Amino acid sequence: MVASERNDVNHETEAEYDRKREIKAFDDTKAGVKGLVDAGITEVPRMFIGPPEDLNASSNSNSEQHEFPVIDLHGIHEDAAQRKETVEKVREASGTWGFFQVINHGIPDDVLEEMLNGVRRFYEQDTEVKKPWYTREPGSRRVVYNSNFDLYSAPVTNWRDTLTCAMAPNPPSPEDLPSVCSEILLKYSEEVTKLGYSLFELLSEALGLDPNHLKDMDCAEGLIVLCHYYPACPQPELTLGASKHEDDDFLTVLLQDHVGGLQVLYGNQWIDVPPTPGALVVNIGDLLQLVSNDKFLSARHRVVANRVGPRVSVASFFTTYLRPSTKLYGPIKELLSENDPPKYRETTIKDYSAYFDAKGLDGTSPLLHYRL
Ligand SMILES: O=C(O)CCC(=O)C(=O)O
Ligand SMILES: [Fe+2]
Repeated sequence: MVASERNDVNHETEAEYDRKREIKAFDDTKAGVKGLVDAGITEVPRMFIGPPEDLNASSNSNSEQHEFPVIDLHGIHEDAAQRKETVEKVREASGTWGFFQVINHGIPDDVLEEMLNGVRRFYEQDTEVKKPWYTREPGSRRVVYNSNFDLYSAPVTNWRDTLTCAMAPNPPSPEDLPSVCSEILLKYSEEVTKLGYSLFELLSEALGLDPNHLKDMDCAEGLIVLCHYYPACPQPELTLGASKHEDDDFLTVLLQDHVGGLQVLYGNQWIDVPPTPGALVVNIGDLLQLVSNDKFLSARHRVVANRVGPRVSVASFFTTYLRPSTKLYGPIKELLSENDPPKYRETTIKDYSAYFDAKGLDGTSPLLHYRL
């Protein structure tokens, strides 16, 4: 679709506007949001324009300052006193913010840099080279490239394209992945998996459990790597890179570039998550909130669009939703008591994620559906 056709959509009257048709035409290009920007659009097409109440609550609208938690992982494997202190910080941050940044996490800077470069290389290829990866068939492939996983279900489309790679269990071979980033995807996934193990150990201890408890529940078994590309946007005040949502996994480790735009909801304010070089962002997902019986919170977050992009981020989701499983997850027995009864019913991971996917990012939490 060419730019002039898209801009025409903006000039249609309310009665003429056909969102389904606009979405389908966009999907058929298989070129994503980047394709629109490459075609030179100067206005945000209507399908991306969000309701004003979702757009205007900027992080600067409130004068109260909150310090986003930063946790130094240095020494956690060697120094028992240091570890105890770190576990305390993890407990505090996971129970209040549901988000924290980690430094000295063990993943070398050059691996982080190359991972971001690999994602840029993928998107900056010719559309024709990317098209064969473009699909929307559920569970059809371990590598899925498209724009907005919830394109047909969400009330509004986000200014974002995504390459989703299922990296564990059963790591792909390099030939299964796009060649411009296959090597770094495998390397980065290996490093993030190691970090994930350490984080699940700290989180288990923060719950007062044996360090292996969450790993033994297979929380670290599955890894889905989402490589996001947020093209520069001509009217960033009209749309979002990602609508407000919580993640449908146990835990997410997020690598973001220098552009910024990720915000977390804390005490009714959208707080910027600073794009600190070398740091990684960690957030609690819905499944960890569920099994921790609300001791940890899966915080609401969003990504604002930007004029200066592209912005690149890599979200590593610890979940096994691609694996057929009948294993049920509910609040951990050791955390329950007469005064602390289960707050959620049990679910399989597959059911939880299917419910999340069908709803799309519609502004409500799927956890409510499982609440007792
Ligand atoms: O790009 C980001 O900073 C966040 C992405 C995100 O929220 C997600 O993948 O769930
Ligand atoms: Fe997210």
